[in-house]
Amino acid sequence: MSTTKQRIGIVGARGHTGAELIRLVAAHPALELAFVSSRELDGQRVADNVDGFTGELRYASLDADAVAAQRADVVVLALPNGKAEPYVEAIDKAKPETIIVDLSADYRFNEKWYYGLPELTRQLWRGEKRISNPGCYATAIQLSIAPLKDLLAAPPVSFGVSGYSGAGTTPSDKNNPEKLRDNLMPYSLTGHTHEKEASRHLNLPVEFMPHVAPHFRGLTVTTNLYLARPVKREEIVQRFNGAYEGEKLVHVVDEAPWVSHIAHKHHVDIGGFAVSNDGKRVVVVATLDNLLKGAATQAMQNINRAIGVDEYTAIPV
Ligand SMILES: NC(=O)C1=CN([C@@H]2O[C@H](COP(=O)(O)OP(=O)(O)OC[C@H]3O[C@@H](n4cnc5c(N)ncnc54)[C@H](OP(=O)(O)O)[C@@H]3O)[C@@H](O)[C@H]2O)C=CC1
Ligand SMILES: CC(=O)N[C@@H](CCC(=O)OP(=O)(O)O)C(=O)O
Repeated sequence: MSTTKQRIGIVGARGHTGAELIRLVAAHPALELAFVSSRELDGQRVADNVDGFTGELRYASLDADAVAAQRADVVVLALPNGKAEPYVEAIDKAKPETIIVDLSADYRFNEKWYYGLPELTRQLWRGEKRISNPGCYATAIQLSIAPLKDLLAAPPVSFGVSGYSGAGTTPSDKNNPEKLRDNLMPYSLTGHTHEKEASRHLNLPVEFMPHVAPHFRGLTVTTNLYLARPVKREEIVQRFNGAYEGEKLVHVVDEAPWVSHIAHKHHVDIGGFAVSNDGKRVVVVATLDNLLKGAATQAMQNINRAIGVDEYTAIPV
């Protein structure tokens, strides 16, 4: 590993995921922050806005051309969906060798981009410098279904509940603590982007019903799977243990995990494995922190691989 640090910039750095990435980069031995872009926090010190960050770095409001003009080896786009394209185009034109990691859904369906869910797609990376980072629910859904893919008799159905940080900082009912109090808010009950994303990358239809809840961070996905033959619980557990053996960020647990235990953790817990009496139905529960394994931590895994350091560098495992 070279002793020179690689330079990384974050666009959309005011947001929930941008702030988590700033913390991860600050503790990274091979990366230094080149710039952090926010329109609203333009000129303010990062240290005054991100707990635990020290130093004099300040936010700057940079448009696409200004981002492309920065000296950076890696650019992370942490913008709302639908905003990435001008930045990608400007970087493609000015500095095509820059590694771009996009946290939004904008390139998750683009064949030219590597889809970076390392535990499932690590071997598919061919050195691409355009990396789309999976969605938070889509990560939990795919990790819950992948070990049983060949056993399925019907499309799996996933029921998701997310903390409201999943809805970003743009005000809406889904991140309004008043409207969420004592409430569970269903939304996008058919056709959610993560339904399409998980279906595409698992290569099988998945049905997904998301909800948002009053807690801030952490999500649960409970997936019902109908199986083509009767299966004992031990076989299911063995399949999950086998699939994720050695995976530092996927913990296979016995009982159904609780979302209250996963906030601020970098890994996914998968467990439950409740099997019906006839052995042909199993329910799997996954929890993850939507801002970490659902976004920033997964991005850091992808960045680490792209810059040629150990995948878990700077990720507390
Ligand atoms: N929150 C989560 O749990 C997850 C989020 N994601 C995805 O990651 C991305 C970022 O999410 P999150 O951090 O929650 O979002 P936030 O709403 O918290 O932050 C969005 C950021 O983008 C900036 N921004 C907003 N609109 C524009 C614009 N038109 N042009 C330039 N900058 C803009 C905002 O800062 P400013 O206005 O100051 O410029 C802010 O820094 C989204 O695509 C989201 O879908 C993925 C997985 C999980
Ligand atoms: C609670 C909530 O609103 N969650 C977001 C998912 C966050 C995420 O992973 O977003 P992207 O796929 O957009 O990157 C949603 O359902 O759209």
